[in-house]
Amino acid sequence: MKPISELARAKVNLSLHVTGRRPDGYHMLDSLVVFAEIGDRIEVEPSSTLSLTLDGPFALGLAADEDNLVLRTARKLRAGGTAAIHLQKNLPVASGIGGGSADAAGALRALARHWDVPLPEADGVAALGADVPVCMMSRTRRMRGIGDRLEAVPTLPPAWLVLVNPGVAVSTPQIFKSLESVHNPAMNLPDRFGGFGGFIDWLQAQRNDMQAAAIRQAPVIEDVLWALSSAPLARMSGSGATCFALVPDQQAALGLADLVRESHPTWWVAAAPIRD
Ligand SMILES: C[C@@](CO)(OP(=O)(O)O)[C@H](O)COP(=O)(O)OP(=O)(O)OC[C@H]1O[C@@H](n2ccc(N)nc2=O)[C@H](O)[C@@H]1O
Ligand SMILES: Nc1ncnc2c1ncn2[C@@H]1O[C@H](COP(=O)(O)OP(=O)(O)O)[C@@H](O)[C@H]1O
Repeated sequence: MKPISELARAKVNLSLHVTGRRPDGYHMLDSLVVFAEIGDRIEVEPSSTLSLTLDGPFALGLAADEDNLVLRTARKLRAGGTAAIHLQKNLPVASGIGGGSADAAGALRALARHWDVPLPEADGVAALGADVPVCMMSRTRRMRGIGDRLEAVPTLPPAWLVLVNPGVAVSTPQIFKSLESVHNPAMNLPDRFGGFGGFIDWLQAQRNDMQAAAIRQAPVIEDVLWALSSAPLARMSGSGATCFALVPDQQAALGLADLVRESHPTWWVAAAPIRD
């Protein structure tokens, strides 16, 4: 029997506004979140126990132990449930593209099929990670609240992403703690985005409010943004350190990715379309 297989797509915050802080310390966000057609691969097969194995280019950065979000997710979905789960870790860890949350969401989708149980509601999975609800949908959304309020947005024009990570892990809680301001304006969403040029114009007026704090902690992020600066838009995703360039088509994406690989052979570079 073929294993159940799910792609845990990379999450990219095209904008990330921090608009407030709750009494419990969690931050209020307003973010345009998209998913790239590239990610970790989760496979599930029948077994008499619950187990997790890992491979892939970033498997060494992660343990297949009880702390792994995939196993925590499996236990939360069905206490005592059994399955042999395999995670091919293709995305850098702790890198602002939601690897852990995407894996948790991918595991939920795969295990719900395997155990024939319904997928939990979004607000029931936010405790696994603020990004898990949006990753469970794996579709373009406006994300508000602490990550738990998800809304559809006007259709995006077709676009490609070039993702670049310089190999520096950045701690999400530390970046939140070192923000200079947590009260910034929300996004101003238009009724329609129009073509690629109009979309870029709108995005340029938006921000990632975590970018400056992340650069203070990992100055190499500025080098990444510089390496992507020939693109119509270059910005950091999430709490970093991965940055993205947004370009109109595959040819532009592959060309830019090649240039960055040539100038910085040790960086992780990937090109993929936005999932529509
Ligand atoms: C910043 C974002 C933007 O999409 O992306 P990443 O950089 O993680 O990719 C997310 O909000 C991160 O989501 P996620 O990584 O799932 O966060 P969690 O594990 O739930 O939380 C890690 C820590 O970040 C802080 N945190 C998280 C979310 C939020 N809205 N406010 C917070 O202050 C809290 O200190 C929390 O303990
Ligand atoms: N399956 C997993 N993949 C990635 N990170 C995981 C996983 N399980 C637990 N973690 C932990 O979650 C933390 C956040 O990782 P990740 O979700 O990749 O960050 P980010 O959301 O910034 O991309 C890391 O410190 C990592 O050790």
